[in-house]
Amino acid sequence: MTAHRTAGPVVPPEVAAEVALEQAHVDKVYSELAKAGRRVELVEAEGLARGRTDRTGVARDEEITGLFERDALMFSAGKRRASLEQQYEGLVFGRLDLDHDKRGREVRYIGRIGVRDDDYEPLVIDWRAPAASAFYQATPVEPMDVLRRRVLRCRDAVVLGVEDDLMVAEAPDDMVVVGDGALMAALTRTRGAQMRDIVATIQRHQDEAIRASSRGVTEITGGPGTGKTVVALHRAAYLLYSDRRRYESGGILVVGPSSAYTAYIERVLPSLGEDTVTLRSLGDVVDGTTGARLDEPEAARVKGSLTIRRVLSRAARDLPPEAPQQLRTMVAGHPVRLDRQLLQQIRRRVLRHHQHNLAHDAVVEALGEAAWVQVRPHVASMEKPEFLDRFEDHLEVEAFVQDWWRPIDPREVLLWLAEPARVRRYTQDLLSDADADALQQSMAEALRTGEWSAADIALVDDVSARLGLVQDKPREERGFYQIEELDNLSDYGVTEVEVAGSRSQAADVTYERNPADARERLLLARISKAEEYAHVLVDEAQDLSPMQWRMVGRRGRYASWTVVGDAAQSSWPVEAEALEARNEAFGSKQRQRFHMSTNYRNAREIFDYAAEVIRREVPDADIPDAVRETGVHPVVTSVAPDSIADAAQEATKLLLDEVQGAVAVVAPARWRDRLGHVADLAPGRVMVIDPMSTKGLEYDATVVVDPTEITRESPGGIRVLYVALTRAAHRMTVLEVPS
Ligand SMILES: Nc1ncnc2c1ncn2[C@@H]1O[C@H](COP(=O)(O)OP(=O)(O)OP(=O)(O)O)[C@@H](O)[C@H]1O
Repeated sequence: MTAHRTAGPVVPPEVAAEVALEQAHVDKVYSELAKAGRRVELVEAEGLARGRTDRTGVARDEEITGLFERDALMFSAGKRRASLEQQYEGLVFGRLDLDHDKRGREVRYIGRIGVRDDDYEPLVIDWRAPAASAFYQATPVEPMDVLRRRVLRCRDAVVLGVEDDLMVAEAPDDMVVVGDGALMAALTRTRGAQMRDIVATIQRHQDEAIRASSRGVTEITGGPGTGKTVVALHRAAYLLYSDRRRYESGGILVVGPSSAYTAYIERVLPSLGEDTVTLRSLGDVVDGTTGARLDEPEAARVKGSLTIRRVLSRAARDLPPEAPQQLRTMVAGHPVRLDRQLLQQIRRRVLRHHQHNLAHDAVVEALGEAAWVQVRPHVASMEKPEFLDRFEDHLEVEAFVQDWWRPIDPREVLLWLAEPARVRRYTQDLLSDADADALQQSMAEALRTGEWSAADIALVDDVSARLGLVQDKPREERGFYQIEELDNLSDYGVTEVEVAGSRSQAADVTYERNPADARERLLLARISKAEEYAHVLVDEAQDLSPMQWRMVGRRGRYASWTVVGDAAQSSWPVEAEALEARNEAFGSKQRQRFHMSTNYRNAREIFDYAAEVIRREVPDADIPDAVRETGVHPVVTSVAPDSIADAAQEATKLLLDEVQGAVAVVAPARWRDRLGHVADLAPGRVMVIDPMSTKGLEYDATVVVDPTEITRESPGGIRVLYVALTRAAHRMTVLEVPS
């Protein structure tokens, strides 16, 4: 390791001179950006901003390019610079020294945004621009005119150090080469609570996937820690750069396994200057409702599999509880009697051509027709149109339709599945008794806890697509509804009131509620229309159930896709069915594939242990090469069940001394209650977490508790244990509990 990397007097003078040289350039960049910021204010003050919204927008951009590069403008220079400076590592992170055959030497600086000086000379090139590609693509075998690639390590605007990679066998005499290479430096450092961007050290094979064609479906596969997630996120930033108009207006959706995952990655894109991307966990894809709970494996399997669609189809066509069974009334002096059987026929007929929540008019029409058939033999004096008018205007008919065909929230249909009798009816010939019970119990659990599970959300989406959105009520009806609600405010736990006059149905919330009732919590807020995106990025794609593929697919029908996964880490047990649903989501879009084979996360000693475990049961697992050795092997200890809390506490203490960053105690449900207190050892640094929630995450060190139980409790069995064993970057302790 190089001496200059440690603070203090040990920096050799030639390194200090290089740092000072780079500092001078960085200073120039910041002062130019400050000027650019002032110019933006001027330009806006002069009213040029008008051009933004009309068709002269392009010309306006060109005009401003004369002042400073467009990218800097996109960043609203001053404002964005301030936020970049505050939160992230340096704006300028790289330098290329090139030697072209004909043109001689050239120096290019690479950064998060492009900046030019007064003479329009580039001071920094955006990392995504073609002129920056050699920074990532050059290798000693194919140097692309690069002599030296340098990574600048900065904090705010201060250059702390440099790391060089030489692309030629020997450096020219006038060129100083510093450090062991930036990649190793980046990999050995402490992991924070959140993923960092890798913009300074993207490797060539990663760069190829990042800059690949935006069309169709890009599949990125590779074993644990191979950078799939981070590459996919940089690809999202690249797509925004290369076709901002399309992707910013159409939107990019990033879907990951859990909210812990979205919290973990949420800073990567902003650190690259992009904050227009929508991040969602699988339990959060449907607007208006969230599911975070994890189901028991049997229930998760039933809910994820496509057979559930037929169950939902039966449920969604059924009568809501308490719906009237017949219509009896007098219209124009004639008795109308529509009994249960006839009403069911009408229901079936209407639903053949209409979604329930959009069928109100069709229902009234069909009821009117049926009534007309009944009364026609007895009326000589009335024509059909007149009868239908009177039927439709009849108050009793109106009241009947309101009850018999009331708007149905898709979540209500799921809650009907908590009733054993209904579940039996809907699942007959489709599910085994055990599966039907698992389904019924999981919905009863939702009603008990007031929380949806992650798997439920895909079902909400499916039923929502069947029923159509609940329509707004006409204005005059809303007032009535609102008053009724406001009368009982305290009963509902209302904390704040803002009467907005646009309240409709049980959603579109104009006041905040904190309902004590579990059912009410489950139905809070309105389900809105599935939004379509221009690009959909799915991480941990191997975990999506068929129903989840359908849910995500609805949001990407016209999109291009980036799909990231590793089959060996799968927690979804029925691979073939998921593949079918995934293919359906992609349709006939063309595909390109990239494979990552270097594990950048785990020290080799840790990964060897994990690889051995997965190979025993999944011989064809995609095993990457771990590039970093620490000489420290995982500690594997056998612990009696009674001593598990002490052992976990002790192991965590030792690891806290050995690493600087986060330590995770990964424990199956069976032990978690006993281990909660371990997090108190170092709040913020230690967390106790279930194996499924570690997907996509990493820590400096982990304590993996009871591997056998992790395998037993997880729907993906050994594959989920493999996930747990590949989360530690530097140290791992495994506590085995003999059965
Ligand atoms: N070129 C790189 N430079 C520096 N760090 C890198 C590079 N590529 C990957 N990494 C680091 O390697 C770690 C693993 O990356 P990432 O989480 O994207 O892998 P993954 O393939 O998605 O893993 P998993 O499938 O196990 O969730 C991260 O800390 C990431 O920052």
